[in-house]
Amino acid sequence: MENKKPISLQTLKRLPIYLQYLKALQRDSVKHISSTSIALALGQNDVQVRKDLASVSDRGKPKIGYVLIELISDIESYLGYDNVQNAVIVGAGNLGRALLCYHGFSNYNLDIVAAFDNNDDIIGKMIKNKQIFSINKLKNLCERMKIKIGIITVPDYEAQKVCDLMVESGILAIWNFAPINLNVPKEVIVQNENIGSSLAILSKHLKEKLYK
Ligand SMILES: NC(=O)c1ccc[n+]([C@@H]2O[C@H](COP(=O)([O-])OP(=O)(O)OC[C@H]3O[C@@H](n4cnc5c(N)ncnc54)[C@H](O)[C@@H]3O)[C@@H](O)[C@H]2O)c1
Repeated sequence: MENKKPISLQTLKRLPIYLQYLKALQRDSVKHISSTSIALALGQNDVQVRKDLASVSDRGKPKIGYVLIELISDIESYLGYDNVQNAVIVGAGNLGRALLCYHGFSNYNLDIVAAFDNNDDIIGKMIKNKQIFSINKLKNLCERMKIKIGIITVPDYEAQKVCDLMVESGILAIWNFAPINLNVPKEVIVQNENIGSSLAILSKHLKEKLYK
């Protein structure tokens, strides 16, 4: 299906949740699925799920729903998961190592091919078959392997420097875990992962629950 109109950020955030559920059904050999049963299983609004799915797949049939593998394929294609995307991590400390060890990225066709650091004590080590290289080798490897995704897991005061180096190395999408706003050229996308923001929502809702 052609991506004719842009979807909302909220819909975009829900698509991986549907995908995860659909892939679990696939493992259970389910062949067809309706938006109603997805909504029921995930505790979501029926109309919302129907609209979300209709925005990425036009293969749903009234009363039958979707052929499971077709719906998975359409969501993956929409999200760009249908090609393996190589990525690098800069900062092989606590968080960087945890991300390197996480197997779940393969569900999203994301392959973290290597990590980079500036600490001589960890350069050269292997984590889950991924080598930690010197940061000085970042540009060469990214250019050679045409890496377009960079993950930043360095302290905030180092993040802009690392970001600039990633941009210089041809990276176009940055997943930033450092709690700092990065300055990038307009062609580069930054997705910030800020634990403070999520925690603020949790804390605010808890406060409302406890003191209402
Ligand atoms: N640990 C967590 O659970 C967590 C959660 C959310 C966000 N964060 C954020 O992620 C970042 C990393 O956190 P952490 O706990 O893994 O820190 P850490 O100190 O364990 O690891 C940081 C790593 O970055 C490396 N580094 C520093 N400057 C560098 C540079 N210029 N080039 C290459 N490597 C460099 C260090 O040598 C170190 O190995 C921080 O910005 C932190 O705020 C961490």
